[in-house]
Amino acid sequence: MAPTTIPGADPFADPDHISDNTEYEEGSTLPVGRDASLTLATDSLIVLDEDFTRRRTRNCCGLLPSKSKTTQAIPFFNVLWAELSDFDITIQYAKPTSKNVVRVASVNYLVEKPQQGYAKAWVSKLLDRAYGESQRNKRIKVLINPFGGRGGAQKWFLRDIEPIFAAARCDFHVERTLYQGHAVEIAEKLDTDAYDVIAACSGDGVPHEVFNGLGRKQNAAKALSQIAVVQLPCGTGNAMSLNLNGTDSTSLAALCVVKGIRTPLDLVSITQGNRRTLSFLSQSVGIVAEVDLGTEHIRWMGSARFTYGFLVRLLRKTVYPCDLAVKIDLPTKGTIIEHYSKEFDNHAPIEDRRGSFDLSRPGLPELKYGDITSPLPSDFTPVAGSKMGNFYAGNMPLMAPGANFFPATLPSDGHLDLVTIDGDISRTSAIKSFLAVENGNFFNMPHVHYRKISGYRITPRGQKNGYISIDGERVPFEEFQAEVHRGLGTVLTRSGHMYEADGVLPRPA
Ligand SMILES: Nc1ncnc2c1ncn2[C@@H]1O[C@H](COP(=O)(O)OP(=O)(O)OP(=O)(O)O)[C@@H](O)[C@H]1O
Repeated sequence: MAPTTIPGADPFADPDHISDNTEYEEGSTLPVGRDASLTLATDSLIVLDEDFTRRRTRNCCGLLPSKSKTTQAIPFFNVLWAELSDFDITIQYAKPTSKNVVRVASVNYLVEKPQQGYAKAWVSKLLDRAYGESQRNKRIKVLINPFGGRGGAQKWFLRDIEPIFAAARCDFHVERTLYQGHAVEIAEKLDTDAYDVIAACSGDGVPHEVFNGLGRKQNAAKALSQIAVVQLPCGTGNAMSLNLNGTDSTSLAALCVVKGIRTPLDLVSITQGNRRTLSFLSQSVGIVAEVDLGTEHIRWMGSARFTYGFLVRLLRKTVYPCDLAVKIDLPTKGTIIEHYSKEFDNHAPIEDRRGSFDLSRPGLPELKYGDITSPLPSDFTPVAGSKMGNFYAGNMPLMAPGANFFPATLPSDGHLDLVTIDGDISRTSAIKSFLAVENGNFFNMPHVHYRKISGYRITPRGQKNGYISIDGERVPFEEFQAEVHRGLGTVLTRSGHMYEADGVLPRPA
């Protein structure tokens, strides 16, 4: 690539007005219209339009300045499609209209007949830069939970998402979920050869159902590797989109889905009673589960109910005794940081980031550690649980905006991140740990035990009732066992191998 003075553009920043003393690679500029050009620069498409510029800079006497070029930069990430007809070229892109909103916009210019051959090759180059590793023309099954996000999902889909999918020439089919569990049935019956993506316009509940529906298929492992599950954040809890897309804005998430790169995702089998379910996000027993699921009666407080719920329990030094045994893979924060840093450079092919699943086996992969009724596996280590205050296992970093409980999680490293905190630590330490979640220092707090694991069994003790949350959904208050399947599921991410939230090390520039 030839040198250029174009600054590296923030994909979501407003297109810049930039100066014109720029050098470009030969073949990257397409002359268009009367006095305009389109140039493929390092990160952006540069639209230089002298007529346009001069019209806008007419001075008070109505005279046009003789030479005053300003330029519009459209980040390649925002370019949705480009099309050449016999006479003109049209480029559609996602234009930021505010910090958290993009809307479809376009530029259109005449292309001279003799330029047509060159223009065709130029459009192909533009689309290569715009999509990179990401699949074009994705075939998307859209599921809308009409009750998601207090009833806004349908409206947000039509206003924020559909125009972006249409402009990007995605092939999409929309279905509304009609009752709880409907998304499980839809995913179970889906023709997986007809779609690349299932996109849930919902909170985190519908993606949980979709993974479980795919997991019920006869060819579950194949279906889970074929279909990418994504969220278009239309619920009250939108952790999936925050982690995969770095946003809970519906229009930005739609752009991220269009540009998303297929990425394997670890899934966790939970066995409880005689049931086996898949978890993609988190499991909690103790304070987090109780605050999430047991504070419905103070819903009128809005999001303050979580802060209030935590503080009351921390001040009371509430404990949730349990028997706990864990398959520990990385026992210390130091080894975890080392492991995490290696992932920055891991661009291994997608199939090397999945476990080896026997695709001829019907249903979900075999359980390496058996289920909750099996004898306790010999490689599970007992962990003291008599004073457990917080048992929290996570597969993605953010559980809500600003709540980065699991900064060391990676999409497909084959580990679940486990946080345990004793409930009898001093009130000051407990409150400091709680506040550290928001200020990004939670991982480093001395009372926060953080391990990478691949399985565990937990049995609540001495409590008649309580709360267990799997991906934010309440399950019976009884013992369960968990086991990680490396890269069993598939999602779309921006980088192809990392989450978008802050990790335990700063990202390379
Ligand atoms: N038409 C429907 N009627 C009732 N429930 C539905 C319907 N469609 C989906 N659901 C259920 O709604 C639940 C919550 O969905 P989701 O997480 O997507 O939204 P949400 O706004 O984040 O809600 P919540 O705060 O309750 O989690 C899921 O369990 C799903 O099965």
